[in-house]
Amino acid sequence: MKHSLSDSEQLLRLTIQNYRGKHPFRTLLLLYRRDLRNIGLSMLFYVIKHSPEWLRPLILANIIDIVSAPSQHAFWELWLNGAIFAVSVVQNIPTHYLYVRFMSLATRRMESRLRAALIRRLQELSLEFYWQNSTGLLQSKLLRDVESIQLLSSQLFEFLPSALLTILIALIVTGIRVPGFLLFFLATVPLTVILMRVLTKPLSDRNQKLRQQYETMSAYLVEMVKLIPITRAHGAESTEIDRTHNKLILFQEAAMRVDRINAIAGAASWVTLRLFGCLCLIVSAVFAYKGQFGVTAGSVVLLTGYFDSLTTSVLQILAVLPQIGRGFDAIRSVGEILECPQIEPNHGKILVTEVRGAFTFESVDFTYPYAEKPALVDFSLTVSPGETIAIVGASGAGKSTLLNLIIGFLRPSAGRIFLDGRDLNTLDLRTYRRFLSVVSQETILFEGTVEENILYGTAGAGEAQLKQAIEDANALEFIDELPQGLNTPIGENGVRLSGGQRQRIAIARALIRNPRVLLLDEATASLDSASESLIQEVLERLMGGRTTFVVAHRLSTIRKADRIVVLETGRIVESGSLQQLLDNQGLFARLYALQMRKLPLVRSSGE
Ligand SMILES: Nc1ncnc2c1ncn2[C@@H]1O[C@H](COP(=O)(O)OP(=O)(O)OP(=O)(O)O)[C@@H](O)[C@H]1O
Repeated sequence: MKHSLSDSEQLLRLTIQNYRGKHPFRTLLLLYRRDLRNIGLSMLFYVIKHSPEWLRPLILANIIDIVSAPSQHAFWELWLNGAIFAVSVVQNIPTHYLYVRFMSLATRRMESRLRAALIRRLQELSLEFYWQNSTGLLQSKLLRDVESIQLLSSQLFEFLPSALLTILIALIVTGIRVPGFLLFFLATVPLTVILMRVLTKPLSDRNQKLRQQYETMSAYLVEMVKLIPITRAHGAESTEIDRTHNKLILFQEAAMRVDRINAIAGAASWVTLRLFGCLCLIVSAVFAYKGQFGVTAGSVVLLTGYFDSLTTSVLQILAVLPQIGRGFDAIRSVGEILECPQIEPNHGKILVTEVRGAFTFESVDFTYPYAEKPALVDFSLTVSPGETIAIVGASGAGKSTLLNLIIGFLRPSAGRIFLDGRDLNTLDLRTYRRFLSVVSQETILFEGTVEENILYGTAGAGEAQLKQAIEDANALEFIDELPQGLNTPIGENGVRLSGGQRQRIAIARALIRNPRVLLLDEATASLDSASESLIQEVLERLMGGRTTFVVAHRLSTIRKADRIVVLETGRIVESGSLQQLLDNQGLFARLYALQMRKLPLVRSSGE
């Protein structure tokens, strides 16, 4: 395991140095640098395994020559040719196994090494990178592109050399046995190939279009399934059924059209190939009949066989060229991540070993790339260790931006943030974040057990610590009631938890890290009053003794804060204790009055 990790790191560093401006083929060799020997062995076994393909016409020709002129040949020659052919066929079992073994060793290792290098890079990239690249795109790079590179390898290292070898052997043997016939091949093979390409062109174009239509339809169906609860809630079942039906009919008609074209084009190209094969047979037979160019009965079989191999191999090479192009594109596409310069600059910065939790914001401005207005303007604030700051403001006021600046996901466009007197820009953020816990609005739990979810990101928390965190998060009771307690799987394949339960797991996850700094983004969605009071109690416990920044939506949380900071379009408009702000009669007092009026209404309608 350790070996493969350092392997992926080495690959990442090497690729970063070598990717830019290099031909993708060189990058491919770089990806396989540890496995070139396996690739070479696999190619060798592939060629041997395929030997019956190019041996068959030669053996057949020999046998026919022997039987058509018995007086000139010894009987054992028949047996010898038969035995050579049998051996060439039987060797397929071990050589096929060895070819697959070596290729699998090389490609599977490359696949996991490349994915590991990509993941390593993704973990280093800054948040800005993620704004510019959708999850879907990254997923496709991690899965589809790596697969295309694997496919490219098998085409470049197995298929292409073998097809080229078949062509070479066909030309050499023909050149030795019937040199004059090379001219015939030179004229007819390219002609056959061109005709076949022309005939199959509409077929491949339409197949590709149909594939795109199929993908669109699949995406639509997935979306439709996801929407079923909403569709049902709106009573729109029949509209949805009709809409889907129309799409299915459209696809069905397109597919039927392609089937018809496939039938005609497929048959026409097959006939063309056979007609040219027939032409080769007749021409060589005429020469044999007249005894010209030294063509014997056996040569007729040999020439016809090689004509087939030549045309098939050239056609196959032409067919895989676009796939090879796509494979090279995939290498470039993966390179966009591997050599992406948007990484969080932690290298060589001060390692944080202790955090007291004092923050100073010095005229901090932040503007998102391509945004017209700044999200935060001239934000100045001094926070003492252990203080709880409630951040209040309307939607879009800049609350999440502030939290992201504190985490270090964003860097101020102007101004500075100091942690315990040290500029955040000079610190290794990864070490700083070990002292930080974030409980976000949307509780993100992953597929795994309750325990795994709580322990996420904490190395070496003991049994007692785990138990304490669960108790402090008011989660003991409901976890005990789960079918397998702490070992109960959650997520798609496990139990579904309520909003309040998910929050308490998230809080236990935050508590177990025993953070010095706590960032809370309070959920706007209302919980039932029992869950709400449970969570409230836990939050208070969580905030105690740590510097806390809480994006507050609930009055109960705001009341508990030492200071309230009111944001409006990125600026601090008011700050102070609850009483000071109420006395101010400003924006906060207005919001507060609104909330006070709203609360009893919400409660009474809920009861
Ligand atoms: N990735 C982004 N790119 C460009 N502009 C952004 C981005 N994220 C936020 N903004 C803008 O920055 C401003 C502040 O947004 P922010 O998310 O910090 O507000 P908020 O107070 O947290 O809002 P909410 O309560 O709705 O979450 C808004 O005008 C928003 O449109």
